[in-house]
Amino acid sequence: MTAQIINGNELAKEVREDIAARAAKLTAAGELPGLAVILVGDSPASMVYVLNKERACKANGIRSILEKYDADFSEAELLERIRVLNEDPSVHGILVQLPLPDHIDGRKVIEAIDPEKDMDCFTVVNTGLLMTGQPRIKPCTPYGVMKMLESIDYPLRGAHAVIVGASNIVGKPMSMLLLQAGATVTICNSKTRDLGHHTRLADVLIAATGKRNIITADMVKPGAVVIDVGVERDENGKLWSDVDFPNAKEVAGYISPVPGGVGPMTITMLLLNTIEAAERRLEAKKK
Ligand SMILES: Nc1nc(=O)c2c([nH]1)NC[C@@H]1CN(c3ccc(C(=O)N[C@@H](CCC(=O)O)C(=O)O)cc3)C=[N+]21
Repeated sequence: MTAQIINGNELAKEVREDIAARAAKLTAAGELPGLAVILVGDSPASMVYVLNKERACKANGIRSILEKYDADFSEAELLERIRVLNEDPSVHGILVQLPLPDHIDGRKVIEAIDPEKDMDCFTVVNTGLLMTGQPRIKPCTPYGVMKMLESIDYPLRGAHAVIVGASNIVGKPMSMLLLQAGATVTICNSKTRDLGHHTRLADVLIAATGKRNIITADMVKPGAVVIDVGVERDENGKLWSDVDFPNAKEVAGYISPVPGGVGPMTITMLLLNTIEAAERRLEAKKK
């Protein structure tokens, strides 16, 4: 049997309707939602993602402020830009596109962002709130994956979720959201012995390594839900991901494609986080 496809584009469209309606309401109330995206350097992949984000903002009534700097932009200059955006009341969210050039301390830059405006949920404060079960902002990619699981009404309570990849951006925060939903969670990393042994136990398999086709069909439990987070465009413009989709889809029960899976949902959750930050600001003003 062939798996049911979890269509991220379709789902993103649905969520964006709600976002656009809330953006219009905020604007009418005098709180035009604004997102600042900072890009340092000119890696073509980063440029594509950043332009996608800008396009999605504009299409849904969110003001997008794109700040683009050369690769030799200094750490001090970047910290100063973040300070200015932190103070700017017309900006509700700040995203610093990663990776940053080597001469910049990424951790220092992330921590400079006002946690209220940390749309990625990367700061230590927001990570701590997430880990203690009181998230204020949810990390975009894991949040998008949760929406995808919700869209198929998957019963996570008691299910075994296996995450491959333990990054701060996806794997670790993903594990927190799944735990909070009642799943039993295994996190595998690059040193895991016999990876297939673990992935074959997964009712829900989340692949987030950035290693091309690391998840082959024989590593998938029949009927499992497979979510492919890895996405990478090579020198020739070919798109790669973590899951060997053509073969895995013959074993899985549900599977997310690349493109059109997690990617559009990540951007959508970034917009939703911006809307929620603007709504919190409006509420605070009323008090
Ligand atoms: N501070 C920060 N936050 C991020 O969220 C962040 C980041 N830095 N750095 C880079 C990664 C990557 N990322 C993607 C978002 C959407 C697609 C996406 O929409 N992909 C399309 C395909 C894109 C294509 O055709 O190349 C899809 O999957 O359908 C991909 C990748 C967010 N990132």
